[in-house]
Amino acid sequence: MRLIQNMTTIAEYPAAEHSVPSRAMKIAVIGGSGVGKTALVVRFLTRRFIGDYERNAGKLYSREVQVDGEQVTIQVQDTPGAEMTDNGISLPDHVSCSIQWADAVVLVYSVTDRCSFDLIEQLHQLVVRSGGANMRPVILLANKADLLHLRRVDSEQGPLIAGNLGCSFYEVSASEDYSQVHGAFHRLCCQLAKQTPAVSNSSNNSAGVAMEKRRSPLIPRPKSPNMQDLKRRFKQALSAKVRTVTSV
Ligand SMILES: Nc1nc2c(ncn2[C@@H]2O[C@H](COP(=O)(O)OP(=O)(O)OP(=O)(O)O)[C@@H](O)[C@H]2O)c(=O)[nH]1
Repeated sequence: MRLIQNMTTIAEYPAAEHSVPSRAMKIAVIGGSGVGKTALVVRFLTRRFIGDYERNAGKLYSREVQVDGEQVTIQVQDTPGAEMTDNGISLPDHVSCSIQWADAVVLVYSVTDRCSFDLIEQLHQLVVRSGGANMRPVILLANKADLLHLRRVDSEQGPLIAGNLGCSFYEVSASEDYSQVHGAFHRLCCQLAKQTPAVSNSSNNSAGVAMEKRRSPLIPRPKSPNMQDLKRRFKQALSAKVRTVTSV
């Protein structure tokens, strides 16, 4: 991990009635399958490493923390793994939506998985394209640094590609080192905090809302399946009624 200077801590913030979170930060974690996305998110948010995970379908985690003395709500979207196919990259819809939704993105590959490294440039392109003129903060994590004997990506290659893409790079081990993982996410949160100055609580709202407004044209508003189902059933009922009336 790169040396982080003047690091301020993200501490869990005790929920208190008077302490309204001043903003929300939305972070999407994307990368190949099995690179440790869930392990990293869980490690960052709970300090714990849990060795066994189910293949994930994309969970959203939320936690109130302090960044540079300010209380914020961090939402971290874990996503299903992207795959490389003969026709290019295979990306679950969930990942595309998460990229559009996020204020910042964490790209992850595993040092033990060459294919996951090869995905990074394309994933980064997707992030850039979906952001339009707003370039969102992106960091690159090389995970599983503890598995030295299984390494398939040289340690120089990570910083090289990160330099080309213009993002910060951290080699980490979710299983071995909490502080590396925490440092990387924390740095990203600080970057985000600087980009969107806080609005005082007395204005009864947040820069998070401002961020939401700014990005709203990009975010597809997924229709609730229930509403769609209701509409379909309503149309069916209506056309059945029309048929009944015309046959009378
Ligand atoms: N040794 C080691 N194992 C890790 C590390 N991070 C994750 N793992 C293991 O790698 C496996 C996959 O981790 P996950 O966090 O489920 O990976 P994922 O990217 O969320 O996987 P998908 O949901 O399938 O995309 C699990 O068995 C983890 O225990 C690490 O830093 N070191």
